Amino acid sequence: MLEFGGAVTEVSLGAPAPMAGSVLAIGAFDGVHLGHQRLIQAAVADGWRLGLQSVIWTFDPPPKVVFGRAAPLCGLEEKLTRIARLGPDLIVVIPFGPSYAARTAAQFIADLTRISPRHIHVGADFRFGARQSGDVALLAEHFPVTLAAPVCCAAGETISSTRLRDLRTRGECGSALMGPEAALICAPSGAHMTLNLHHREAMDGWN
Ligand SMILES: Cc1cc2nc3c(=O)[nH]c(=O)nc-3n(C[C@H](O)[C@H](O)[C@H](O)COP(=O)(O)O)c2cc1C
Ligand SMILES: Nc1ncnc2c1ncn2[C@@H]1O[C@H](COP(=O)(O)OP(=O)(O)OP(=O)(O)O)[C@@H](O)[C@H]1O
Repeated sequence: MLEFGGAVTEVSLGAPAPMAGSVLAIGAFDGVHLGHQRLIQAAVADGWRLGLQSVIWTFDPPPKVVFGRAAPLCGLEEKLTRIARLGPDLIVVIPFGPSYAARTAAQFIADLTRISPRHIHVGADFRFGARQSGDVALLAEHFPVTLAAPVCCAAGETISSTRLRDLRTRGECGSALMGPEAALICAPSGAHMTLNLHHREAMDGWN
């Protein structure tokens, strides 16, 4: 459980308990940059509007990191802290490794179904399932999907974790793309807060 300004965000490591209705945003969210924040805020706002739990469904480590295509921008604690500040009711953290990556698109849709999404927010390039076989068109066959408009920087370029990784390689922090609390990410390691994650035992539970 994480608390900011009186708002409480629960964290489920692994399969969440079944829910009767929810609003969802899904993604790796490495760095929780301004584009991610807009997506997450849209889900939180919809949750309020519809009277449903807002759920942020993410993966740890980010799939690109697991597949060796990127180095992570931040660790799980920083990511959870930055997401929780945006006020969702629940963050689902899927331990991402070879066995989860092998789940088919249909199995992933079944995973989502257990929390009864009434609305899902993703970007147009969202992919899921083994070998990235699922796309937003398939997702939209099963749930109402809202596609996020790309959030760009002042220079008009789309913000992405990839861009931030490139900036970091050049020794820049990219704080203008990170928004509030960028310092958390940009701080030297060791300055991170420690979370007490109570849900380690919930790592199993997939059918
Ligand atoms: C069940 C499942 C299986 C996945 N399998 C693969 C995979 O085989 N190869 C891959 O590169 N990414 C795989 N991914 C990662 C997705 O392509 C994608 O990175 C993830 O859904 C997060 O979306 P995002 O990258 O838009 O944040 C998988 C994702 C899910 C949910
Ligand atoms: N600038 C952005 N504006 C709106 N949505 C975004 C933006 N960047 C990412 N998203 C969306 O957020 C979700 C999570 O994205 P993801 O974690 O893959 O971030 P990313 O910045 O695209 O990462 P990477 O550069 O490593 O591919 C996806 O649905 C993606 O489409």
